[in-house]
Amino acid sequence: MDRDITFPPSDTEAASFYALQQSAAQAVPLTVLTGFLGAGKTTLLNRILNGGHGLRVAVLVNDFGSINIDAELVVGIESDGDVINLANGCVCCNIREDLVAAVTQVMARPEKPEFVLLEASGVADPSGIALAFMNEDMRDRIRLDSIMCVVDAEQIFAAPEMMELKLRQVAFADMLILNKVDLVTQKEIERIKAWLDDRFHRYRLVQTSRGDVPLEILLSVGRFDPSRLDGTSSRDQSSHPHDCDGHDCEHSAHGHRHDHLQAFKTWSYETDAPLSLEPLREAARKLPASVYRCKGVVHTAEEPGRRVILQVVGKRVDITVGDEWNGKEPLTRIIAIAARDGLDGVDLRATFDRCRCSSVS
Ligand SMILES: Nc1nc2c(ncn2[C@@H]2O[C@H](COP(=O)(O)OP(=O)(O)OP(=O)(O)O)[C@@H](O)[C@H]2O)c(=O)[nH]1
Repeated sequence: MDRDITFPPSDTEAASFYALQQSAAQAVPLTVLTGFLGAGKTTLLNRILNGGHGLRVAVLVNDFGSINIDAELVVGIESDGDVINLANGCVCCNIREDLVAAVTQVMARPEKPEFVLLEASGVADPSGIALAFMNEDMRDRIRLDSIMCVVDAEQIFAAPEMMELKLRQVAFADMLILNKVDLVTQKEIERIKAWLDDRFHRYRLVQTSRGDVPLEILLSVGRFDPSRLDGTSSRDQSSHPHDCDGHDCEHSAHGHRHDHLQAFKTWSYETDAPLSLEPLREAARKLPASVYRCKGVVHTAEEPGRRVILQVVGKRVDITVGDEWNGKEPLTRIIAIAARDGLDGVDLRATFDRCRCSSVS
């Protein structure tokens, strides 16, 4: 095992980053943020966008549900049109062509981006994404720079039935961002590292809270190694291109097809009727354990002029008052992602309907 805890950036990473800031390279670097649902990808994305690098960045955000909440939560980009919204599927498989089309479109802009950031959906298998950029036509325009996997230190061992996917995400990344370390003890962090050591021969890891990682580690680091894709074809994404320790690998994907659409169910909710905050918090707390992720932008009776952001990751509920609606009609949009058989849409709708202001006595 050869673990490389990366902090601060190496000389090569720093040099590469500063060269990017000064050069107009032919192929534009693309960084992929991956990691399981709610791990902190959008938080990291916002950190990067607001990091003062001065680069012209194109942002692509993929949400698995039919409504792209993440695209609304991206801050620090000049206009709404600068965030390209890829919703209702997963860019690693069933909407991979949409991803290629979106990247082609941003590269054709008169002001070509100097950097492309892609936030994958929390259910994405990064090998499928990497494949999208490997054809010759794409390779001339886009250079896959790095695939970073955000790992939720608090939830890593939650939802054991999802461990195979989580491992695939970790395995394919060239950098692990162990996030949310503020929510766990030092002992827990050591346990996670020991667990990773048991499974991977070699990996790079940086631990952080709220994605607070130096930009030099994140941008234009040239870490992605295309040989990781050897044996992975566009028809079969089941190969296992990582450094896991063969004899005790828990990663049962060897030779099996990985199909997200079978494993998950998404649900969405929209209403223009204001919701009440406390019932909303209560409803979020009582979501079934099979709901891995719930999030939304909410129109509330208490804060009618501002967007209220609902975040649920596992059992952790976070409700915050965000910015103003900026001339848009207030509208509540909530999505939930659950295990395939773990979501009763009618029941969930009734739960959130009961939070409507008029229904609260
Ligand atoms: N305490 C704590 N909360 C965090 C940290 N990073 C992110 N969060 C919170 O975790 C929740 C999920 O974060 P996101 O950045 O939306 O996660 P994500 O990976 O983009 O989620 P999906 O796109 O739905 O998969 C939000 O409420 C964040 O504010 C952290 O380091 N510490």
